[in-house]
Amino acid sequence: MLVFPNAKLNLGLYVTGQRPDGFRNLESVFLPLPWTDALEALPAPETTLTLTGLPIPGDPTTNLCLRAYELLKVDFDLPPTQLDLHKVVPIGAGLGGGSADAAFALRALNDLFSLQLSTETLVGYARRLGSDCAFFIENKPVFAHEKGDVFQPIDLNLTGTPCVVVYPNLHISTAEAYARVVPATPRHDLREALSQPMETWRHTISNDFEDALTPVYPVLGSIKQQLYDAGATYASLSGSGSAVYGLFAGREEAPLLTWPTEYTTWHGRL
Ligand SMILES: C[C@](O)(CO)[C@H](O)COP(=O)(O)OP(=O)(O)OC[C@H]1O[C@@H](n2ccc(N)nc2=O)[C@H](O)[C@@H]1O
Ligand SMILES: Nc1ncnc2c1ncn2[C@@H]1O[C@H](COP(=O)(O)OP(=O)(O)OP(=O)(O)O)[C@@H](O)[C@H]1O
Repeated sequence: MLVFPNAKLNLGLYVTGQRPDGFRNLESVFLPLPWTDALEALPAPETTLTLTGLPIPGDPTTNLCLRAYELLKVDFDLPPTQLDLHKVVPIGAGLGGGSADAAFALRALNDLFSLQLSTETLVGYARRLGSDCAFFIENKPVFAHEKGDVFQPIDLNLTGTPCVVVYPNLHISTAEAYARVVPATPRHDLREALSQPMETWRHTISNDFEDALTPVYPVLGSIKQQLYDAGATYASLSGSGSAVYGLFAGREEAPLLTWPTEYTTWHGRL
């Protein structure tokens, strides 16, 4: 079974409070971004994981694909499985790439071994692997709150919007990013702001991580400015960074821009 775990973008992100479990409550809108890894799962004589593409920091035995397999194996008599992951989406980018691999591994194993798990049950497993993982089970635009793993539908269709994503080769750990943000009540109601024309969003929709991280990593501010200079209708850091994206409403295509060679970029349509 071959699947293509995609990235996500956060449209607005407010860290609203500290939770008793050590995590923070947040409010954000999650959008699927069609920038993908490739993951294959096949029955095999023994369980293995092969990794190609971008190097993934850390011990491969703790890779989220294997953790997804092991989590299901506790409850189901899964046969040994060969997992092959080709990593494309930058890591430590706020694009949720590792979380997508975990969620797509759960979905692929569910299909491959006919476990017949409901969406709700898969979301339950995904939550145990990471806060961002649950989103990738249904993988459609949602308003997320609590730990970022409880969702409400949102009436927002950005399909086809030209988009540029710029990763300045800067790995920002999610835990470090959270440590820099002081939880607060959002200045704007995110869903109300999103119901207004995209041209207004730069004045009404923000990402608390961007405000906290830009003074430490000024490159984030300069990429955002370059996206606006190139005509972006809205530009922002995604999640806890360091990827910055620009949306170009009403354009046929996002502009082709030149970036330093060590950057990784994605250029396409939502
Ligand atoms: C920044 C976002 O990408 C926005 O979508 C997510 O909130 C991050 O989700 P994630 O990468 O799946 O994060 P996890 O692997 O669950 O947690 C990593 C670390 O981030 C912090 N963390 C994460 C999520 C959350 N709601 N509150 C937190 O404080 C915790 O210190 C945690 O130890
Ligand atoms: N399949 C995987 N892909 C990427 N990272 C993985 C994977 N499995 C485990 N990891 C671990 O997760 C860490 C990346 O998590 P981190 O939260 O910083 O970034 P992310 O998953 O790219 O996106 P986000 O910042 O949005 O959560 C890596 O340093 C690596 O140790």
